[in-house]
Amino acid sequence: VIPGWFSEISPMWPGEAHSLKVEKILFQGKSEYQNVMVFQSSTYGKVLVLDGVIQLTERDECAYQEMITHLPLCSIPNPKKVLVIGGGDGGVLREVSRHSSVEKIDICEIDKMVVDVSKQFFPDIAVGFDDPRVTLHIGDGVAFLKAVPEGTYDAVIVDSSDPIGPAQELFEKPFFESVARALRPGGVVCTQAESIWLHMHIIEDIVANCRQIFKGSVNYAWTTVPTYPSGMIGFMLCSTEGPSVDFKHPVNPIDENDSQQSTRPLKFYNSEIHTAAFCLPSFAKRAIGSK
Ligand SMILES: NCCCN[C@H]1CC[C@H](N)CC1
Repeated sequence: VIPGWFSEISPMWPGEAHSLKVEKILFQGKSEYQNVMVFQSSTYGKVLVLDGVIQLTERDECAYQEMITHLPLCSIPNPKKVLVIGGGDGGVLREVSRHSSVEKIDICEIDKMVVDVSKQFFPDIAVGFDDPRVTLHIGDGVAFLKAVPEGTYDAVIVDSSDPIGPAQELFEKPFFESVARALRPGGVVCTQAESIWLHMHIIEDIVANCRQIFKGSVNYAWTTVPTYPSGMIGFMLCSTEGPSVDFKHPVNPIDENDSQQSTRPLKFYNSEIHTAAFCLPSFAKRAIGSK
């Protein structure tokens, strides 16, 4: 360990560790589920860390929160009811609330400390909780989905940490089955789906499960996030049987200079990068392919 630096060391990415220079540690705590830390970095703003894994930094969180939200919501004509699993920092909520067609946003986050810490240290991200359409449920997303009536949501966004710790079951088949049941015909789900450089086996398992469960489209997309391991992160975009969804061409665009977004313009997402996000390098196309 280098004094004054935070290194993201984990068995999930052996032999490598992205590091950030630390100015000051702002919070350290232990919730029911994980260790929670916030530090002021020298060049990426404030940083949220759970069990030693970087969840977001102020400088590059836009890439992840905007893409995980607008890739699904811009792919269906009129999203009304949206469920967020995880996402306790509020960033996905902030992005969902850009869509004026949305009438109801449910969020189910297992760890209340993540919500409280985000509100205290990341007000521009936790602003998402202020939207009147939002209902916060503190609990396990798996149990929450089991209780949801069939066909409730137009879209589900699974903003999870990695499959080690509290988020492990969000990567397993029963969870995907419960998401499919909670979606209306032609509804869409977007999940955090790891890195093609680091986790191709996890991705192949997720794709195989999703191809069995979701009878519409199943596509992997990705974005660059400098402070995530390998500098990128992927998303699994799936739609249920019903009105067809072409994820690669947004039918419900919101663009960077959209008048409605004047208060806080989009920093990363736009319609071109939406389409580009589904282009894969050859090694990934062979392993994942896309129907
Ligand atoms: N809303 C915070 C993003 C959480 N996403 C994950 C954090 C941990 C990473 N290794 C992968 C993405």
